[in-house]
Amino acid sequence: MTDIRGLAAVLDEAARTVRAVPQPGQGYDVAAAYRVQEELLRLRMERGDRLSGVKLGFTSEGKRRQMGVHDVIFGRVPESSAILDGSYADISCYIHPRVEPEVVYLIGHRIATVADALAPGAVAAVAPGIEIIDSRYENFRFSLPDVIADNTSAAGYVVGPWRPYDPARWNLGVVFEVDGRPVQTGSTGAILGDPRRAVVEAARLAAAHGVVLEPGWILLAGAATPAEPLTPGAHVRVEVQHLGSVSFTAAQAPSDVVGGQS
Ligand SMILES: O=C(O)C/C=C/C(=O)C(=O)O
Repeated sequence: MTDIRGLAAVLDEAARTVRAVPQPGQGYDVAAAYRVQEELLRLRMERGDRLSGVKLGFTSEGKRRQMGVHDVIFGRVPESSAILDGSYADISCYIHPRVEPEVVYLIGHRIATVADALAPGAVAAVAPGIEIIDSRYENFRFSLPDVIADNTSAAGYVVGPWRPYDPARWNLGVVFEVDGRPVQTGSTGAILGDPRRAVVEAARLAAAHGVVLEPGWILLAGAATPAEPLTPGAHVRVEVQHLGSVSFTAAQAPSDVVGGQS
């Protein structure tokens, strides 16, 4: 039987001490992995954190190929991992962080079922985003259950300016820059073939794991391109056509953070 609490405690400790751990090497399935994820988040909430939303992973072929994992995964986004747009962010709290460009949806009404996700007003607004992922496993290597248990490597996120949601504008160009140079370009159409599917997919996975999407929560729809390593001093910027841009700078040291991280 899978040691749900034990695995969650190991992953929690890895994140808190900024030390990677070996892959569990246990034969556990996806259902057990989601229970580990739930327990991991419960430990965080017990320390006073709250959820600000949910995320999807491996929604684009670029990411699936990069990581060798082929199923869409679902994670929970803690409020404490928010980074303000345009800020300096302390990255000493991450083990081996990577960054990736995102589309972020603002949930408009309570979504408990796929029908709720399809109803008008499910999305209140949309914004360009950046996600910081940081596997708690050594060498950033994992199986599908491992990455689900590790809350889909969720570590930080930045949300740009919100814009009114226009479902007709779904296939938008994405430019992902580090230090002013494009490192990846792509399209939001790479997300599930159409990012509008992300809300339905999130509703389906959330419902399967007992989570209701609340109004005001965010949904990180999944990276549109492969991820890039995040190094101290890097200025990361993502521009999404018609949505605008979002950025942050990775502080060299915690003392470089000036009023940025929330
Ligand atoms: O690549 C990982 O470590 C898991 C996370 C994936 C995503 O967040 C994504 O594909 O967008």
